[in-house]
Amino acid sequence: MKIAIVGCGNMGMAFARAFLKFDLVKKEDFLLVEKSTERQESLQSFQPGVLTGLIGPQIGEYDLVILSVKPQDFAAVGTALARVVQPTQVILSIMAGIPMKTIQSTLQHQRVIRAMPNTPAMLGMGITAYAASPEVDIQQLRKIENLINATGRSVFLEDEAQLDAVTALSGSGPAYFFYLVKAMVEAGKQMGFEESVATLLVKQTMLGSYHLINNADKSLDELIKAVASKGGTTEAALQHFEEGTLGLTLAQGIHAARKRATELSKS
Ligand SMILES: NC(=O)C1=CN([C@@H]2O[C@H](COP(=O)(O)OP(=O)(O)OC[C@H]3O[C@@H](n4cnc5c(N)ncnc54)[C@H](O)[C@@H]3O)[C@@H](O)[C@H]2O)C=CC1
Ligand SMILES: O=C(O)[C@@H]1CCC=N1
Repeated sequence: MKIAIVGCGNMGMAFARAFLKFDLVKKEDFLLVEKSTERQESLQSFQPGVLTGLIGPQIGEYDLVILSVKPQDFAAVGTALARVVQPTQVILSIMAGIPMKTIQSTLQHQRVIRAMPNTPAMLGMGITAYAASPEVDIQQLRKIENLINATGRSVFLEDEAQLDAVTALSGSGPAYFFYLVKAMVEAGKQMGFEESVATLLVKQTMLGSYHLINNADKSLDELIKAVASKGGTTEAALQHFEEGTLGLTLAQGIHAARKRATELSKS
């Protein structure tokens, strides 16, 4: 399969590298379209793939076009792409917020898949939810599912409208996790640990706890109860979190992310 990537930043290149790692695409079958000359420097290793700064007619020769620019750059990119896209090509957009119908009308093109990955895709450990327009045929859909699965797990959504919620939950989710880890490391430093020791304590706690969620055959409430002894230390912390409505604040943050995704669809 020949793949053009428009916007070769963090996510576009995470996808490209995953496809290469699993031998799904050869380097020479990539067209990398990247505006920033600084970024272009770091893409030299993709040769003999073609590297260009501009959207041009050669895009029409690729089976799949991945749209991985920021949503705010879509207007400019969309106008240029509309001139060169061919009817049988598939457009795979990973842009937050931009609805399929906006992509279809801007590009005057029907075969569109809209997906929402996350940054662990860089390690092949991402989760991507995606929805497809009815014009994408089943063979094309299967091939693209195989490509997405090289970046981690995937979920097919019948209802594209759910993608804004996916964006808020798993698309942005890694940042929530890093935020939490950072706050815990800071608390460790305040209690007198070197940063490296605090980081090791927190990281291994997160890793072990993640595996307990998967393997302990207990609900999250049961797992919490197993740590929080009556009248003990954990209970003291949890009580403080409840008083500060930490859970509610997290949920409200996630709702704010979804609201922003919906706003992006209108900008
Ligand atoms: N970073 C994340 O965690 C996730 C991002 N996304 C979505 O992926 C998209 C890309 O995000 P990132 O990779 O983080 O951004 P990024 O800023 O790393 O990459 C975007 C790239 O597009 C390039 N670009 C801008 N205009 C261009 C043009 N006219 N022609 C060619 N290249 C152009 C920029 O120079 C940049 O290298 C966004 O739409 C975002 O909503 C989706 C899921 C997760
Ligand atoms: O923050 C953003 O808008 C993008 C979408 C999901 C993760 N990063």
